[in-house]
Amino acid sequence: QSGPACPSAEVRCPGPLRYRPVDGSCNNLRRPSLGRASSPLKRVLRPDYGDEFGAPRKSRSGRPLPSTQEIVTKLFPQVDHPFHTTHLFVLWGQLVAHDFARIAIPLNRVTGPCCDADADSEECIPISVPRDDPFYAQFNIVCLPLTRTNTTACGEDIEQVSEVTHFLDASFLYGSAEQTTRRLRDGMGGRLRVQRADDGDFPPEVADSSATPCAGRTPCYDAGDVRVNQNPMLAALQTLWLREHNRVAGVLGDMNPLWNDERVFQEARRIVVAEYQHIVYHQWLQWLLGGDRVHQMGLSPHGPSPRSAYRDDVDPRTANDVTTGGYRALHSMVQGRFLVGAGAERRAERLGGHFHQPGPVLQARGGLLAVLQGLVHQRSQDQDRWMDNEVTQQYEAAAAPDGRRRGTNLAAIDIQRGRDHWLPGYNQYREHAGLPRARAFNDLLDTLGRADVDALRDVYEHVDDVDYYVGGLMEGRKRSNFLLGPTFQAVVEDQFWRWRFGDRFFYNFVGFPHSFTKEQIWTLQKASAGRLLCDNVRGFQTVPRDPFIKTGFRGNEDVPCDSLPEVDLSLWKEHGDQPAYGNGDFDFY
Ligand code: HEM
Ligand SMILES: [Ca+2]
Repeated sequence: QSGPACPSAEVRCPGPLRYRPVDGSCNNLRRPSLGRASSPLKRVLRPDYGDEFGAPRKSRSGRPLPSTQEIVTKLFPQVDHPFHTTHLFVLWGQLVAHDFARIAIPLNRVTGPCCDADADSEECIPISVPRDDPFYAQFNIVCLPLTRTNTTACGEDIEQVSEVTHFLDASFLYGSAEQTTRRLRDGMGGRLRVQRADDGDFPPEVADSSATPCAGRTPCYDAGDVRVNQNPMLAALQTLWLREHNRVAGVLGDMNPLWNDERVFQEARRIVVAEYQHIVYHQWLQWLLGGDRVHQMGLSPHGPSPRSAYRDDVDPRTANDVTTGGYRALHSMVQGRFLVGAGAERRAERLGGHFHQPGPVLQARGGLLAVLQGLVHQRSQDQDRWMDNEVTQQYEAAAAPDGRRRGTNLAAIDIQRGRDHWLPGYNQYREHAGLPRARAFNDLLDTLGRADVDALRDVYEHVDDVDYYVGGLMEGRKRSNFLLGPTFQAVVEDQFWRWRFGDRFFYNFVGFPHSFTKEQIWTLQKASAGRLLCDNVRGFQTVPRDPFIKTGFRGNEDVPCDSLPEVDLSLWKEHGDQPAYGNGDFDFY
Protein backbone atom coordinates (compact mmCIF):
# COMPACT_ATOMS: atom_id res chain seq x y z
CA GLN A 1 0.00 0.00 0.00
CA SER A 2 1.32 3.42 -0.88
CA GLY A 3 -0.94 6.41 -0.33
CA PRO A 4 -0.62 9.77 -2.06
CA ALA A 5 1.24 11.20 0.92
CA CYS A 6 3.93 8.52 1.01
CA PRO A 7 7.42 9.85 0.35
CA SER A 8 7.66 7.83 -2.84
CA ALA A 9 4.30 8.97 -4.19
CA GLU A 10 4.20 10.55 -7.62
CA VAL A 11 2.96 14.10 -7.28
CA ARG A 12 2.68 16.35 -10.29
CA CYS A 13 3.90 19.83 -9.55
CA PRO A 14 3.04 22.84 -11.69
CA GLY A 15 5.86 24.96 -13.14
CA PRO A 16 7.71 27.58 -11.11
CA LEU A 17 5.77 28.58 -8.01
CA ARG A 18 5.81 32.04 -6.48
CA TYR A 19 3.88 31.00 -3.37
CA ARG A 20 4.45 27.93 -1.24
CA PRO A 21 1.54 25.49 -1.59
CA VAL A 22 -0.67 25.54 1.50
CA ASP A 23 -0.49 21.76 1.95
CA GLY A 24 3.31 21.71 1.86
CA SER A 25 3.54 19.67 -1.33
CA CYS A 26 5.93 20.48 -4.16
CA ASN A 27 8.55 21.91 -1.87
CA ASN A 28 11.17 19.29 -2.63
CA LEU A 29 10.85 18.83 -6.38
CA ARG A 30 12.60 15.47 -6.40
CA ARG A 31 10.24 14.10 -3.74
CA PRO A 32 7.29 16.48 -3.84
CA SER A 33 5.28 14.82 -1.08
CA LEU A 34 8.02 15.25 1.55
CA GLY A 35 6.68 17.30 4.41
CA ARG A 36 3.23 17.78 3.09
CA ALA A 37 0.22 17.67 5.38
CA SER A 38 -1.07 14.20 6.34
CA SER A 39 2.18 12.53 5.45
CA PRO A 40 4.33 10.22 7.60
CA LEU A 41 6.92 11.48 10.04
CA LYS A 42 10.60 10.77 9.59
CA ARG A 43 12.57 8.44 11.87
CA VAL A 44 15.98 9.23 13.26
CA LEU A 45 16.35 5.91 15.08
CA ARG A 46 14.76 2.66 13.98
CA PRO A 47 11.49 1.86 15.76
CA ASP A 48 11.48 -0.57 18.68
CA TYR A 49 8.29 -2.59 18.23
CA GLY A 50 6.76 -4.51 21.13
CA ASP A 51 5.87 -7.36 18.76
CA GLU A 52 5.53 -8.07 15.07
CA PHE A 53 2.08 -6.48 15.04
CA GLY A 54 3.29 -3.12 16.23
CA ALA A 55 2.51 -3.35 19.94
CA PRO A 56 3.98 -0.54 22.06
CA ARG A 57 7.60 -0.89 23.15
CA LYS A 58 8.15 -3.46 25.90
CA SER A 59 10.86 -3.97 28.47
CA ARG A 60 13.94 -6.05 27.66
CA SER A 61 12.54 -8.95 29.64
CA GLY A 62 9.39 -8.87 27.51
CA ARG A 63 7.23 -7.67 30.38
CA PRO A 64 5.31 -4.42 30.05
CA LEU A 65 7.25 -1.30 30.97
CA PRO A 66 6.46 0.39 34.30
CA SER A 67 3.35 2.59 34.52
CA THR A 68 4.11 6.05 33.19
CA GLN A 69 1.85 7.50 35.88
CA GLU A 70 4.06 5.87 38.49
CA ILE A 71 7.15 7.23 36.77
CA VAL A 72 5.79 10.76 36.78
CA THR A 73 4.72 10.55 40.41
CA LYS A 74 8.12 9.31 41.50
CA LEU A 75 10.39 11.22 39.17
CA PHE A 76 8.59 14.36 37.94
CA PRO A 77 7.13 16.06 41.04
CA GLN A 78 6.29 19.75 41.13
CA VAL A 79 9.26 21.88 42.20
CA ASP A 80 9.57 25.58 41.47
CA HIS A 81 12.70 26.18 39.38
CA PRO A 82 12.37 29.40 37.43
CA PHE A 83 14.67 29.97 34.46
CA HIS A 84 15.93 32.99 32.53
CA THR A 85 13.63 32.38 29.57
CA THR A 86 10.19 34.00 29.67
CA HIS A 87 6.87 32.24 29.42
CA LEU A 88 6.63 33.81 25.95
CA PHE A 89 9.64 31.71 24.93
CA VAL A 90 7.75 28.59 26.00
CA LEU A 91 4.40 29.44 24.41
CA TRP A 92 6.18 30.49 21.24
CA GLY A 93 7.64 27.01 21.32
CA GLN A 94 4.15 25.58 21.47
CA LEU A 95 3.14 27.63 18.46
CA VAL A 96 6.15 26.27 16.57
CA ALA A 97 5.18 22.74 17.69
CA HIS A 98 1.73 23.26 16.24
CA ASP A 99 3.35 24.36 13.01
CA PHE A 100 5.45 21.22 12.52
CA ALA A 101 3.26 18.37 13.75
CA ARG A 102 -0.13 17.19 14.71
CA ILE A 103 -0.38 13.48 15.16
CA ALA A 104 -3.78 12.00 14.46
CA ILE A 105 -5.38 11.02 17.75
CA PRO A 106 -8.96 11.03 18.88
CA LEU A 107 -9.49 13.45 21.79
CA ASN A 108 -8.10 12.30 25.10
CA ARG A 109 -10.65 12.29 27.89
CA VAL A 110 -10.32 12.10 31.63
CA THR A 111 -12.68 9.17 31.81
CA GLY A 112 -13.68 7.12 28.86
CA PRO A 113 -14.26 3.75 27.36
CA CYS A 114 -10.58 3.21 26.72
CA CYS A 115 -10.09 2.21 30.33
CA ASP A 116 -12.67 -0.42 30.91
CA ALA A 117 -14.58 -2.15 28.16
CA ASP A 118 -12.10 -1.59 25.39
CA ALA A 119 -8.93 -1.70 27.42
CA ASP A 120 -7.44 -4.46 25.31
CA SER A 121 -8.48 -3.06 22.01
CA GLU A 122 -5.71 -2.26 19.60
CA GLU A 123 -6.61 1.40 19.49
CA CYS A 124 -6.14 1.87 23.21
CA ILE A 125 -3.03 2.42 25.25
CA PRO A 126 -4.42 3.41 28.64
CA ILE A 127 -2.09 4.52 31.40
CA SER A 128 -2.48 2.40 34.48
CA VAL A 129 -2.62 4.25 37.78
CA PRO A 130 -1.23 2.54 40.89
CA ARG A 131 -3.90 1.95 43.58
CA ASP A 132 -1.94 4.07 46.03
CA ASP A 133 -1.44 6.97 43.63
CA PRO A 134 -1.03 10.11 45.74
CA PHE A 135 -3.40 12.11 43.54
CA TYR A 136 -5.75 9.88 41.57
CA ALA A 137 -6.48 7.38 44.35
CA GLN A 138 -8.78 9.88 46.07
CA PHE A 139 -10.97 9.82 42.93
CA ASN A 140 -10.77 6.04 42.58
CA ILE A 141 -9.16 6.50 39.22
CA VAL A 142 -7.21 3.40 38.26
CA CYS A 143 -6.26 4.33 34.74
CA LEU A 144 -6.05 7.27 32.36
CA PRO A 145 -7.52 6.65 28.92
CA LEU A 146 -5.36 7.18 25.89
CA THR A 147 -5.88 6.22 22.29
CA ARG A 148 -3.10 5.09 20.01
CA THR A 149 -2.03 7.38 17.20
CA ASN A 150 -3.27 6.53 13.73
CA THR A 151 -0.62 5.21 11.39
CA THR A 152 -0.27 4.86 7.68
CA ALA A 153 1.54 2.28 5.64
CA CYS A 154 4.04 3.24 2.96
CA GLY A 155 5.54 0.15 1.44
CA GLU A 156 7.02 -1.89 4.28
CA ASP A 157 6.93 0.88 6.82
CA ILE A 158 4.15 1.74 9.20
CA GLU A 159 4.46 5.24 10.50
CA GLN A 160 2.60 7.93 12.41
CA VAL A 161 1.42 10.87 10.33
CA SER A 162 1.47 14.61 10.85
CA GLU A 163 -1.78 16.17 9.77
CA VAL A 164 -0.18 19.61 9.38
CA THR A 165 2.66 20.62 7.08
CA HIS A 166 6.05 19.67 8.48
CA PHE A 167 7.61 22.95 7.34
CA LEU A 168 7.80 26.05 9.53
CA ASP A 169 5.37 27.88 7.28
CA ALA A 170 2.87 29.36 9.75
CA SER A 171 0.37 26.64 8.92
CA PHE A 172 -1.16 27.36 12.35
CA LEU A 173 -2.32 30.63 10.79
CA TYR A 174 -3.12 29.68 7.19
CA GLY A 175 -4.06 26.03 7.52
CA SER A 176 -2.60 22.93 5.95
CA ALA A 177 -5.25 22.39 3.26
CA GLU A 178 -6.63 24.65 0.56
CA GLN A 179 -10.15 24.33 1.87
CA THR A 180 -9.07 25.50 5.32
CA THR A 181 -7.37 28.55 3.87
CA ARG A 182 -10.45 29.31 1.82
CA ARG A 183 -12.63 29.08 4.91
CA LEU A 184 -10.34 31.40 6.85
CA ARG A 185 -10.08 34.06 4.15
CA ASP A 186 -12.26 37.10 4.11
CA GLY A 187 -12.38 37.38 0.32
CA MET A 188 -11.67 41.11 0.48
CA GLY A 189 -8.38 42.96 0.53
CA GLY A 190 -6.30 39.84 1.03
CA ARG A 191 -7.48 39.65 4.63
CA LEU A 192 -8.18 36.75 6.95
CA ARG A 193 -11.60 36.65 8.65
CA VAL A 194 -11.85 38.06 12.16
CA GLN A 195 -14.41 38.77 14.83
CA ARG A 196 -14.45 42.33 16.05
CA ALA A 197 -14.36 43.09 19.74
CA ASP A 198 -13.88 46.33 21.72
CA ASP A 199 -10.20 45.60 21.92
CA GLY A 200 -9.69 44.87 18.26
CA ASP A 201 -9.78 41.79 16.09
CA PHE A 202 -9.80 38.18 17.26
CA PRO A 203 -9.98 34.93 15.29
CA PRO A 204 -13.46 34.14 13.94
CA GLU A 205 -15.85 31.71 15.60
CA VAL A 206 -15.57 28.12 14.48
CA ALA A 207 -18.64 27.03 12.51
CA ASP A 208 -19.34 23.94 14.58
CA SER A 209 -17.82 23.96 18.05
CA SER A 210 -19.36 20.61 18.94
CA ALA A 211 -16.58 18.91 16.99
CA THR A 212 -13.92 20.66 19.08
CA PRO A 213 -12.84 20.42 22.72
CA CYS A 214 -14.40 23.81 23.46
CA ALA A 215 -17.83 22.45 22.62
CA GLY A 216 -20.61 24.81 23.66
CA ARG A 217 -18.41 27.68 24.80
CA THR A 218 -17.87 30.98 23.06
CA PRO A 219 -15.59 32.24 21.86
CA CYS A 220 -14.32 29.08 20.26
CA TYR A 221 -11.89 30.26 17.64
CA ASP A 222 -11.28 29.01 14.14
CA ALA A 223 -7.70 29.11 12.86
CA GLY A 224 -5.24 27.27 10.68
CA ASP A 225 -4.64 24.83 13.52
CA VAL A 226 -7.44 23.20 15.50
CA ARG A 227 -5.51 23.48 18.78
CA VAL A 228 -5.86 27.27 18.75
CA ASN A 229 -8.17 27.29 21.81
CA GLN A 230 -6.07 24.97 23.93
CA ASN A 231 -4.95 27.71 26.30
CA PRO A 232 -5.42 31.50 26.39
CA MET A 233 -1.73 32.28 25.88
CA LEU A 234 -1.54 30.20 22.74
CA ALA A 235 -4.75 31.82 21.49
CA ALA A 236 -3.14 35.21 22.16
CA LEU A 237 -0.20 34.33 19.92
CA GLN A 238 -2.54 33.08 17.22
CA THR A 239 -4.41 36.39 17.48
CA LEU A 240 -1.17 38.30 17.21
CA TRP A 241 -0.21 36.63 13.93
CA LEU A 242 -3.73 36.98 12.58
CA ARG A 243 -3.56 40.73 13.20
CA GLU A 244 -0.09 40.90 11.66
CA HIS A 245 -1.38 39.28 8.48
CA ASN A 246 -4.22 41.76 8.19
CA ARG A 247 -1.95 44.68 9.03
CA VAL A 248 0.47 43.70 6.25
CA ALA A 249 -2.38 43.02 3.82
CA GLY A 250 -3.81 46.47 4.58
CA VAL A 251 -0.54 48.21 3.79
CA LEU A 252 0.05 46.18 0.61
CA GLY A 253 -3.48 46.75 -0.64
CA ASP A 254 -3.37 50.52 -0.06
CA MET A 255 -0.03 50.74 -1.84
CA ASN A 256 -0.99 48.56 -4.79
CA PRO A 257 -4.57 49.44 -5.72
CA LEU A 258 -4.44 47.22 -8.80
CA TRP A 259 -3.76 44.05 -6.84
CA ASN A 260 -6.77 41.79 -6.35
CA ASP A 261 -7.67 39.93 -3.17
CA GLU A 262 -5.68 36.86 -4.18
CA ARG A 263 -2.53 38.80 -4.93
CA VAL A 264 -2.66 40.79 -1.70
CA PHE A 265 -3.40 37.67 0.33
CA GLN A 266 -0.55 35.65 -1.14
CA GLU A 267 1.98 38.49 -0.92
CA ALA A 268 1.01 39.20 2.68
CA ARG A 269 1.25 35.50 3.52
CA ARG A 270 4.68 35.34 1.93
CA ILE A 271 5.86 38.30 4.02
CA VAL A 272 4.31 37.07 7.26
CA VAL A 273 5.81 33.60 6.89
CA ALA A 274 9.19 35.27 6.29
CA GLU A 275 8.86 37.42 9.43
CA TYR A 276 7.87 34.36 11.42
CA GLN A 277 10.78 32.27 10.10
CA HIS A 278 13.15 35.11 10.84
CA ILE A 279 12.00 35.54 14.41
CA VAL A 280 12.13 31.77 15.02
CA TYR A 281 15.63 31.32 13.62
CA HIS A 282 17.21 34.62 14.52
CA GLN A 283 15.68 35.56 17.84
CA TRP A 284 14.04 32.54 19.47
CA LEU A 285 16.23 29.58 18.51
CA GLN A 286 19.36 30.84 20.30
CA TRP A 287 17.59 30.28 23.63
CA LEU A 288 16.55 26.77 22.65
CA LEU A 289 19.82 25.50 21.17
CA GLY A 290 22.39 27.91 22.56
CA GLY A 291 23.62 30.94 20.63
CA ASP A 292 26.95 29.41 19.72
CA ARG A 293 25.36 26.24 18.31
CA VAL A 294 22.97 28.35 16.22
CA HIS A 295 26.01 30.23 14.94
CA GLN A 296 28.17 27.15 14.32
CA MET A 297 25.40 25.39 12.43
CA GLY A 298 24.73 28.46 10.27
CA LEU A 299 21.12 28.50 11.41
CA SER A 300 20.65 32.19 12.03
CA PRO A 301 19.88 33.97 8.76
CA HIS A 302 22.15 36.89 7.92
CA GLY A 303 21.25 38.63 4.70
CA PRO A 304 20.32 36.86 1.49
CA SER A 305 21.49 33.29 1.07
CA PRO A 306 22.34 31.81 -2.35
CA ARG A 307 19.97 29.43 -4.04
CA SER A 308 22.63 26.74 -3.78
CA ALA A 309 22.36 26.83 0.03
CA TYR A 310 19.02 25.07 -0.36
CA ARG A 311 19.68 21.34 -0.39
CA ASP A 312 17.20 19.06 -2.11
CA ASP A 313 19.01 16.09 -0.58
CA VAL A 314 17.99 17.23 2.90
CA ASP A 315 14.87 15.62 4.30
CA PRO A 316 12.67 18.40 5.68
CA ARG A 317 10.19 16.13 7.41
CA THR A 318 9.47 16.37 11.10
CA ALA A 319 11.03 13.46 12.97
CA ASN A 320 8.94 11.30 15.23
CA ASP A 321 11.89 11.35 17.65
CA VAL A 322 11.52 15.15 17.87
CA THR A 323 7.79 15.66 18.08
CA THR A 324 7.17 12.66 20.34
CA GLY A 325 10.44 13.02 22.22
CA GLY A 326 13.00 15.79 22.51
CA TYR A 327 10.87 18.77 21.66
CA ARG A 328 8.25 17.89 24.26
CA ALA A 329 10.89 18.67 26.89
CA LEU A 330 9.40 22.15 26.90
CA HIS A 331 6.31 20.78 28.61
CA SER A 332 8.45 20.93 31.76
CA MET A 333 8.87 24.70 31.34
CA VAL A 334 5.18 25.53 31.45
CA GLN A 335 4.04 27.59 34.42
CA GLY A 336 0.95 26.20 36.10
CA ARG A 337 0.00 29.70 37.19
CA PHE A 338 0.28 32.22 34.40
CA LEU A 339 0.45 35.93 34.98
CA VAL A 340 -2.12 38.25 33.46
CA GLY A 341 -1.49 42.00 33.31
CA ALA A 342 1.34 44.18 34.55
CA GLY A 343 2.13 46.25 37.62
CA ALA A 344 -0.34 46.47 40.47
CA GLU A 345 -3.16 44.92 38.44
CA ARG A 346 -1.23 41.78 37.74
CA ARG A 347 -2.85 38.53 38.80
CA ALA A 348 -2.12 34.80 38.42
CA GLU A 349 -4.53 32.35 36.81
CA ARG A 350 -4.48 28.58 37.15
CA LEU A 351 -3.79 26.96 33.82
CA GLY A 352 -6.10 24.06 34.61
CA GLY A 353 -9.15 26.29 34.66
CA HIS A 354 -8.56 27.68 31.18
CA PHE A 355 -8.06 24.82 28.76
CA HIS A 356 -10.19 25.12 25.63
CA GLN A 357 -11.79 28.35 26.80
CA PRO A 358 -9.56 31.30 25.92
CA GLY A 359 -12.40 33.83 26.02
CA PRO A 360 -12.84 34.76 29.68
CA VAL A 361 -9.22 35.88 30.00
CA LEU A 362 -8.41 36.89 26.45
CA GLN A 363 -11.50 38.83 25.48
CA ALA A 364 -12.03 40.55 28.81
CA ARG A 365 -11.37 44.28 28.57
CA GLY A 366 -7.66 44.71 27.82
CA GLY A 367 -7.32 40.94 27.95
CA LEU A 368 -5.04 40.39 24.99
CA LEU A 369 -2.65 43.05 26.21
CA ALA A 370 -2.74 41.62 29.72
CA VAL A 371 -2.05 38.04 28.59
CA LEU A 372 0.86 39.18 26.43
CA GLN A 373 2.27 41.39 29.19
CA GLY A 374 2.21 38.35 31.45
CA LEU A 375 3.97 36.26 28.84
CA VAL A 376 6.83 38.69 28.30
CA HIS A 377 7.44 39.38 31.98
CA GLN A 378 6.89 36.01 33.64
CA ARG A 379 9.87 33.72 33.82
CA SER A 380 9.32 30.18 32.63
CA GLN A 381 10.19 27.07 34.55
CA ASP A 382 13.51 25.38 33.78
CA GLN A 383 13.80 22.44 31.40
CA ASP A 384 14.18 19.65 33.93
CA ARG A 385 12.26 16.81 35.48
CA TRP A 386 10.14 19.01 37.71
CA MET A 387 6.64 19.40 36.28
CA ASP A 388 3.80 21.57 37.42
CA ASN A 389 0.79 19.75 38.86
CA GLU A 390 -1.46 21.76 36.56
CA VAL A 391 0.20 19.87 33.72
CA THR A 392 0.47 16.47 35.42
CA GLN A 393 -2.95 16.45 37.09
CA GLN A 394 -5.24 19.04 35.57
CA TYR A 395 -5.00 18.79 31.79
CA GLU A 396 -8.57 18.89 30.43
CA ALA A 397 -9.84 18.78 33.97
CA ALA A 398 -13.45 18.08 34.84
CA ALA A 399 -15.15 18.22 38.20
CA ALA A 400 -15.61 15.04 40.20
CA PRO A 401 -19.08 14.54 41.75
CA ASP A 402 -17.86 16.31 44.89
CA GLY A 403 -16.71 19.31 42.88
CA ARG A 404 -12.97 18.73 43.09
CA ARG A 405 -11.28 18.94 39.73
CA ARG A 406 -9.01 16.37 38.17
CA GLY A 407 -7.67 16.02 34.68
CA THR A 408 -5.19 13.87 32.89
CA ASN A 409 -1.41 13.76 33.15
CA LEU A 410 0.37 15.30 30.18
CA ALA A 411 3.83 14.06 31.21
CA ALA A 412 2.57 10.50 31.59
CA ILE A 413 1.00 10.83 28.15
CA ASP A 414 4.30 12.07 26.70
CA ILE A 415 6.12 8.97 27.93
CA GLN A 416 3.27 6.67 26.93
CA ARG A 417 3.16 8.27 23.50
CA GLY A 418 6.83 7.49 23.00
CA ARG A 419 6.06 3.81 23.62
CA ASP A 420 3.02 3.99 21.38
CA HIS A 421 5.26 5.36 18.60
CA TRP A 422 7.93 2.71 19.27
CA LEU A 423 10.64 5.22 20.12
CA PRO A 424 13.62 3.22 21.34
CA GLY A 425 14.86 3.67 24.89
CA TYR A 426 17.06 6.44 26.24
CA ASN A 427 20.16 4.29 25.94
CA GLN A 428 19.94 4.18 22.15
CA TYR A 429 19.52 7.93 21.93
CA ARG A 430 22.63 8.30 24.05
CA GLU A 431 24.59 6.45 21.43
CA HIS A 432 23.04 8.56 18.72
CA ALA A 433 24.26 11.65 20.58
CA GLY A 434 27.81 10.27 20.77
CA LEU A 435 27.65 9.12 24.37
CA PRO A 436 28.73 5.61 25.34
CA ARG A 437 26.07 2.97 25.60
CA ALA A 438 25.25 2.24 29.24
CA ARG A 439 25.56 -1.41 30.32
CA ALA A 440 24.35 -0.79 33.83
CA PHE A 441 22.48 2.01 35.55
CA ASN A 442 25.71 3.39 36.99
CA ASP A 443 27.01 4.06 33.48
CA LEU A 444 24.44 6.84 33.29
CA LEU A 445 26.37 8.89 35.83
CA ASP A 446 28.13 10.78 33.03
CA THR A 447 24.93 12.64 32.21
CA LEU A 448 22.69 12.06 35.24
CA GLY A 449 23.05 12.81 38.92
CA ARG A 450 23.46 10.03 41.50
CA ALA A 451 19.97 10.52 42.94
CA ASP A 452 18.44 10.40 39.46
CA VAL A 453 20.21 7.18 38.59
CA ASP A 454 19.02 5.62 41.85
CA ALA A 455 15.50 6.77 41.11
CA LEU A 456 15.63 5.16 37.66
CA ARG A 457 16.93 1.90 39.09
CA ASP A 458 14.04 1.93 41.49
CA VAL A 459 11.47 2.12 38.68
CA TYR A 460 12.95 0.24 35.72
CA GLU A 461 14.19 -3.35 35.52
CA HIS A 462 17.00 -2.67 33.07
CA VAL A 463 18.93 0.34 31.89
CA ASP A 464 17.75 -0.35 28.32
CA ASP A 465 14.16 0.03 29.48
CA VAL A 466 14.51 3.69 30.50
CA ASP A 467 12.23 5.75 28.28
CA TYR A 468 13.83 8.36 26.04
CA TYR A 469 11.69 11.15 27.42
CA VAL A 470 12.50 10.24 31.02
CA GLY A 471 16.26 9.95 30.58
CA GLY A 472 16.37 13.01 28.37
CA LEU A 473 14.55 15.21 30.90
CA MET A 474 16.85 14.10 33.71
CA GLU A 475 20.08 14.85 31.87
CA GLY A 476 22.27 17.68 33.03
CA ARG A 477 23.16 20.22 30.39
CA LYS A 478 26.67 20.29 29.05
CA ARG A 479 27.02 24.03 29.22
CA SER A 480 25.12 26.70 31.06
CA ASN A 481 23.88 28.30 27.84
CA PHE A 482 22.26 25.04 26.74
CA LEU A 483 18.64 24.40 27.49
CA LEU A 484 18.49 20.72 26.58
CA GLY A 485 20.60 17.78 27.62
CA PRO A 486 22.81 16.15 24.97
CA THR A 487 20.41 13.47 23.73
CA PHE A 488 17.54 15.91 23.18
CA GLN A 489 19.89 18.51 21.74
CA ALA A 490 21.17 16.08 19.11
CA VAL A 491 17.79 15.40 17.53
CA VAL A 492 16.36 18.90 17.96
CA GLU A 493 19.27 20.85 16.47
CA ASP A 494 19.41 18.51 13.49
CA GLN A 495 15.69 19.05 13.01
CA PHE A 496 15.94 22.84 12.93
CA TRP A 497 18.75 22.51 10.42
CA ARG A 498 16.63 20.29 8.17
CA TRP A 499 13.56 22.54 8.42
CA ARG A 500 15.72 25.43 7.23
CA PHE A 501 18.01 24.01 4.55
CA GLY A 502 15.43 21.50 3.32
CA ASP A 503 12.74 24.16 2.82
CA ARG A 504 13.06 25.47 -0.73
CA PHE A 505 10.83 28.39 0.21
CA PHE A 506 12.85 29.44 3.27
CA TYR A 507 12.62 33.17 3.09
CA ASN A 508 16.23 34.22 2.51
CA PHE A 509 17.17 31.99 -0.43
CA VAL A 510 17.63 34.17 -3.50
CA GLY A 511 17.66 33.12 -7.13
CA PHE A 512 14.41 31.18 -7.21
CA PRO A 513 11.34 32.50 -9.02
CA HIS A 514 9.70 32.75 -5.61
CA SER A 515 12.59 34.58 -3.96
CA PHE A 516 12.40 38.01 -2.41
CA THR A 517 14.79 40.68 -3.65
CA LYS A 518 17.93 41.23 -1.60
CA GLU A 519 16.60 44.57 -0.39
CA GLN A 520 13.38 42.90 0.72
CA ILE A 521 15.34 40.25 2.62
CA TRP A 522 17.41 42.88 4.40
CA THR A 523 14.27 44.65 5.56
CA LEU A 524 12.48 41.40 6.52
CA GLN A 525 15.39 40.79 8.89
CA LYS A 526 14.22 43.76 10.92
CA ALA A 527 11.25 41.70 12.10
CA SER A 528 11.28 41.01 15.84
CA ALA A 529 8.98 39.64 18.47
CA GLY A 530 8.92 43.02 20.21
CA ARG A 531 7.85 44.84 17.07
CA LEU A 532 5.17 42.22 16.44
CA LEU A 533 3.66 43.02 19.84
CA CYS A 534 3.98 46.78 19.37
CA ASP A 535 2.42 46.84 15.91
CA ASN A 536 -0.62 44.77 16.73
CA VAL A 537 -1.69 45.39 20.31
CA ARG A 538 -2.77 48.78 21.55
CA GLY A 539 -1.27 49.57 24.93
CA PHE A 540 2.30 48.39 24.40
CA GLN A 541 4.44 51.53 24.68
CA THR A 542 7.52 49.62 25.74
CA VAL A 543 8.53 45.98 25.32
CA PRO A 544 11.61 44.03 26.35
CA ARG A 545 14.17 44.29 23.55
CA ASP A 546 14.23 40.49 23.63
CA PRO A 547 10.87 39.29 24.97
CA PHE A 548 12.08 35.68 25.08
CA ILE A 549 14.36 36.27 28.09
CA LYS A 550 13.79 38.07 31.35
CA THR A 551 14.74 41.69 31.58
CA GLY A 552 18.05 42.23 33.31
CA PHE A 553 19.50 39.03 31.78
CA ARG A 554 22.49 39.84 29.54
CA GLY A 555 21.53 43.49 29.36
CA ASN A 556 17.97 42.85 28.21
CA GLU A 557 15.74 45.82 29.05
CA ASP A 558 12.42 47.42 28.25
CA VAL A 559 12.67 49.76 25.29
CA PRO A 560 10.18 52.12 23.64
CA CYS A 561 8.28 50.54 20.77
CA ASP A 562 9.38 53.16 18.28
CA SER A 563 13.04 52.44 18.99
CA LEU A 564 12.65 48.97 17.43
CA PRO A 565 13.34 48.69 13.71
CA GLU A 566 10.44 48.08 11.37
CA VAL A 567 10.03 46.03 8.19
CA ASP A 568 9.79 48.55 5.36
CA LEU A 569 6.77 47.37 3.40
CA SER A 570 7.17 50.14 0.80
CA LEU A 571 9.63 47.76 -0.90
CA TRP A 572 6.56 45.82 -2.03
CA LYS A 573 5.10 48.72 -3.93
CA GLU A 574 4.79 47.64 -7.50
CA HIS A 575 5.96 50.14 -10.10
CA GLY A 576 4.54 50.09 -13.60
CA ASP A 577 7.92 49.55 -15.15
CA GLN A 578 8.70 46.37 -13.22
CA PRO A 579 7.55 42.88 -14.08
CA ALA A 580 4.74 41.76 -11.79
CA TYR A 581 6.60 38.57 -10.93
CA GLY A 582 10.28 37.70 -10.66
CA ASN A 583 12.85 39.79 -8.94
CA GLY A 584 15.84 40.31 -11.17
CA ASP A 585 18.01 38.38 -8.76
CA PHE A 586 18.51 35.28 -10.87
CA ASP A 587 22.10 36.18 -11.51
CA PHE A 588 23.00 36.19 -7.84
CA TYR A 589 25.02 33.03 -8.19
C1 HEM B 1 0.85 25.31 27.62
C2 HEM B 1 0.55 24.14 27.95
C3 HEM B 1 0.59 22.93 27.06
C4 HEM B 1 -0.30 21.95 27.08
C5 HEM B 1 -1.50 21.87 27.98
C6 HEM B 1 0.07 20.98 26.09
C7 HEM B 1 -0.64 19.84 25.83
C8 HEM B 1 -0.32 18.92 24.87
C9 HEM B 1 -1.10 17.76 24.54
C10 HEM B 1 -2.39 17.35 25.21
C11 HEM B 1 -0.48 17.10 23.56
C12 HEM B 1 -0.90 15.80 22.89
C13 HEM B 1 -0.33 14.69 23.70
C14 HEM B 1 -0.52 13.34 23.09
O1 HEM B 1 -1.65 12.83 23.10
O2 HEM B 1 0.48 12.73 22.64
C15 HEM B 1 0.70 17.86 23.26
C16 HEM B 1 1.58 17.52 22.28
C17 HEM B 1 2.70 18.23 22.01
N1 HEM B 1 3.16 19.34 22.66
FE1 HEM B 1 2.22 20.32 24.11
N2 HEM B 1 1.20 21.38 25.50
C18 HEM B 1 1.57 22.58 26.05
C19 HEM B 1 2.67 23.30 25.72
C20 HEM B 1 3.64 22.89 24.85
C21 HEM B 1 4.88 23.54 24.64
C22 HEM B 1 5.32 24.79 25.36
C23 HEM B 1 5.56 22.82 23.72
C24 HEM B 1 6.91 23.03 23.12
C25 HEM B 1 7.59 24.06 23.12
C26 HEM B 1 4.74 21.73 23.34
C27 HEM B 1 5.10 20.78 22.42
C28 HEM B 1 4.33 19.71 22.07
C29 HEM B 1 4.64 18.80 20.99
C30 HEM B 1 5.85 18.85 20.07
C31 HEM B 1 3.62 17.89 20.96
C32 HEM B 1 3.45 16.76 19.94
C33 HEM B 1 2.72 17.29 18.75
C34 HEM B 1 2.33 16.19 17.80
O3 HEM B 1 3.22 15.43 17.38
O4 HEM B 1 1.14 16.08 17.49
N3 HEM B 1 3.58 21.79 24.04
N4 HEM B 1 0.77 18.94 24.08
CA1 LIG C 1 3.72 23.79 9.12
